[in-house]
Amino acid sequence: MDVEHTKIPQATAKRLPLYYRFLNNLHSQGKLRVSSKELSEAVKVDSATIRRDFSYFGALGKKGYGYNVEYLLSFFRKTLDQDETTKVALIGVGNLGTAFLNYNFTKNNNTRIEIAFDASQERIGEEVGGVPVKHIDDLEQYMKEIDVAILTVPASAAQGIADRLVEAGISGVLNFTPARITVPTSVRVHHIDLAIELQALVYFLKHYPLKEEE
Ligand SMILES: NC(=O)c1ccc[n+]([C@@H]2O[C@H](COP(=O)([O-])OP(=O)(O)OC[C@H]3O[C@@H](n4cnc5c(N)ncnc54)[C@H](O)[C@@H]3O)[C@@H](O)[C@H]2O)c1
Repeated sequence: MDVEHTKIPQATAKRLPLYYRFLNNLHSQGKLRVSSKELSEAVKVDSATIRRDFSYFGALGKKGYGYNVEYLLSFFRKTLDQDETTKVALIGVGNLGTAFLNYNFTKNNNTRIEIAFDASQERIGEEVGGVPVKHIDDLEQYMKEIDVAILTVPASAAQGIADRLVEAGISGVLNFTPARITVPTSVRVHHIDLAIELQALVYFLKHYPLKEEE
């Protein structure tokens, strides 16, 4: 299948990193194949969805055999551009930012936080999780090769920083602040609000209780 020209639905594309990580683990354990049921239990996506997703990847599971792990991995690598690293900047090295820097997405080796910024003198010049922390005033100086920014600043600072990031040519922003930022349509913003996610979970628990397995 011609990977470059494969159009994958957005919902499927969002699950790709999840599949990729699990299959990578299987691969490193020497497993050659996996069933949709096994995958389903591991990644918590129902197996019908998995089969539909995988059909977009040109992977047709065989009955009693499952999917070829090697094939799927090579597809995912190409699709997720695993060979090409996306350079990420993190703005705001506080509670949340520090946790992210220490984690630094090592399990997802196509993205790397290269540089971090903060406004507080105490943080400048430090390395957190191996990532240098620079002063926010010097942002533009370091943005040449950065494609994506993670925003973990107080909400009040979010829009001003977003404007500067846009000006510096950013492609995407992962916004953890509760502020809804405005950017040109050419810039993609993903907004992650843990409070809303938590509320949604509680709502679903209340209104759509899960049934126990027979
Ligand atoms: N901590 C959480 O669990 C959590 C969860 C969800 C969302 N958030 C949101 O994430 C953001 C960060 O939360 P936190 O708990 O890490 O806050 P924090 O106060 O610990 O960290 C904020 C950091 O941003 C820096 N900063 C302030 N103004 C700046 C500016 N103009 N430029 C650069 N850096 C600046 C501060 O010096 C500080 O280090 C907030 O908007 C918060 O609402 C936090």
